[in-house]
Amino acid sequence: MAETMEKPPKVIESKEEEEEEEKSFEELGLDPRLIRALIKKGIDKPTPIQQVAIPLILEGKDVVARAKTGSGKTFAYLLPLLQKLFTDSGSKNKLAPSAFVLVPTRELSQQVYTEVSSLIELCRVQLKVVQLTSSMTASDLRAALVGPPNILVCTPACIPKCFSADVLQSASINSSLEILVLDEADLLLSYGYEDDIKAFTAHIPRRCQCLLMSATSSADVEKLKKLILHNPFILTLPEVGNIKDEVIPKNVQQFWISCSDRDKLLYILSLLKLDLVQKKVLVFTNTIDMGYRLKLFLEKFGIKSAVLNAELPQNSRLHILEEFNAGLFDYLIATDDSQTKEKEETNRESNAERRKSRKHAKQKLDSEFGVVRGIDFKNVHTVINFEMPESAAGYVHRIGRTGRAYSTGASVSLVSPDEMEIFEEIKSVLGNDENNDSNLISPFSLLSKNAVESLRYRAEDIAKSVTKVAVKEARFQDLKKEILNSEKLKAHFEVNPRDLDLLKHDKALSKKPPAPHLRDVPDYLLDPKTQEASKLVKLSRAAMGNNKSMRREGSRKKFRKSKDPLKTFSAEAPKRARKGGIKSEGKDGDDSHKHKKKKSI
Ligand SMILES: Nc1ncnc2c1ncn2[C@@H]1O[C@H](COP(=O)(O)OP(=O)(O)OP(=O)(O)O)[C@@H](O)[C@H]1O
Repeated sequence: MAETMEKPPKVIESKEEEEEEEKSFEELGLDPRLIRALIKKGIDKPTPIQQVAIPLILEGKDVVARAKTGSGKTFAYLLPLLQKLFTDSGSKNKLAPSAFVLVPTRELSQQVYTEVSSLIELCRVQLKVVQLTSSMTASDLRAALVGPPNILVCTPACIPKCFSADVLQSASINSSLEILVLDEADLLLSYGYEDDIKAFTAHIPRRCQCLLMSATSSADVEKLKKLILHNPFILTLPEVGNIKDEVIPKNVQQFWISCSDRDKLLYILSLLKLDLVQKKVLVFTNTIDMGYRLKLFLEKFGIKSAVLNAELPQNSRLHILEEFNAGLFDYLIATDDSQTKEKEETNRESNAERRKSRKHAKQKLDSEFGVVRGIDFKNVHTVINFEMPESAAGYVHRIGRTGRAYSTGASVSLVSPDEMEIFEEIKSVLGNDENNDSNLISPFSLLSKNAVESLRYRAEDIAKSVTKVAVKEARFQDLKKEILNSEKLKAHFEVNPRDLDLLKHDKALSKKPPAPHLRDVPDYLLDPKTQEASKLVKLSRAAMGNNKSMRREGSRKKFRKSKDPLKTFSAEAPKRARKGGIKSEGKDGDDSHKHKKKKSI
């Protein structure tokens, strides 16, 4: 920790990307081994937050870094942290880890652990990182901390467990701890770790360098800042000072569709079946039942997806994330932690009841689970809000799963009349402003009414067949299967950590294969305008691929709204489509679509 006397904070604002004098990793003073490791990962230049944070952290300063989702905060602290440990001469005599990284969820802990391990491996240095979970026994904790390792990654709840098991002692932390990181700091307190963190502060030595990383600024971040840091450097991207536009990365285009609750299945079917959104797609629902209902519904049309929710065992969840990140399936339906009703039910149970049966406890929602917050889903091009989140912050974190680092992305929110209120709130928090593209949530123009209506009969028919009982049954079966698999997975992945193919999570829940007439949309149902839009989405996907190579060559060309077919094309208004430079083939009712080919997934 830095000086005890409060001084005014040193606020450093990173400049806009265009204006910024870009520095390379070399110029930031990064060790060549780390630079080589980054190149192997396809990373060749630092993001804005990395540009400012890395030199300060290398200098030993306390830092608060606030930068939007997907801006590369993890490497902003991990790279200098590792570099400092490369030269930590006294590490041999340590009794506890030199660096602690505290994160709010197990998923994040796993993610950071994997990232650190891979950097260590690529740099070929003798450093050891361990990850603890609060479900580990005292002997597991002891075994993990033997050595001791150089870096410890865990949730704050693990620290009191280590103290009570006497595998960490105040004196050993006091003599060893050099760097403390609070990652996703805006979430640590909301996940209920305040007491754990407060208790831990008493053991943090004065010399310890403290780093606090967060996507948003909030009262919780301020509280933590006061608790842990003194006179830190406050790093902030230009927008962060103003809550209105701090949050959504500029490279994410946001859209919305107004539809009734009842029509949501029909609309999502139209979006996916007619290829109007780019893959990979992350779909959010507010309840676990709705997640399964959607999966069952889509599967009848031959669209395979996997579900991810807090009820599934941890090993399965990690495996689903890894498979999705590795590109083994394109559609993931996630139920995030806004489903408070289910969570409340879990919380109401007394601890004694929870302890009653370990098997039973396994089936409860995991309070350390965070499907959205901070998880680095790789290459998600589209986020769909099948149901709107309950808060603007929830929206920001959901949308933040796409458009990570320098990649582009899009979001589509299906908004029912009941959800208009939260939608308006979200728009006002984001500062939905016609003059500011990055914050605008535009109507989704690629889907024509005709296209939706042509699928209505089939969608409604199938929706009726996905009954509450069918959903319950599917949820139960899936959970049972995942609990069984979870144990197998654990053993298997300890030996074969890279064997992702072992168990595909997007398998069909129902035994019957989808009917051929539902799998393939017949020609006469295809709307020509929407077909054209679908072609544009494919074109745009190809263009994004090109962008990638342009980026490698150092080009900073922006994906501008005016040139972006997704923004300019309208399936409803041919004039606007032409204005965007897209030649519209045929009018409504023309038969240019009556070709032989069927559209199939
Ligand atoms: N300099 C870089 N160039 C290209 N990609 C990068 C760079 N730095 C990090 N990334 C990649 O960007 C993605 C997002 O990074 P990261 O998870 O650190 O974001 P974040 O700011 O922590 O977001 P969140 O607040 O949502 O957790 C990761 O896949 C990471 O590998």
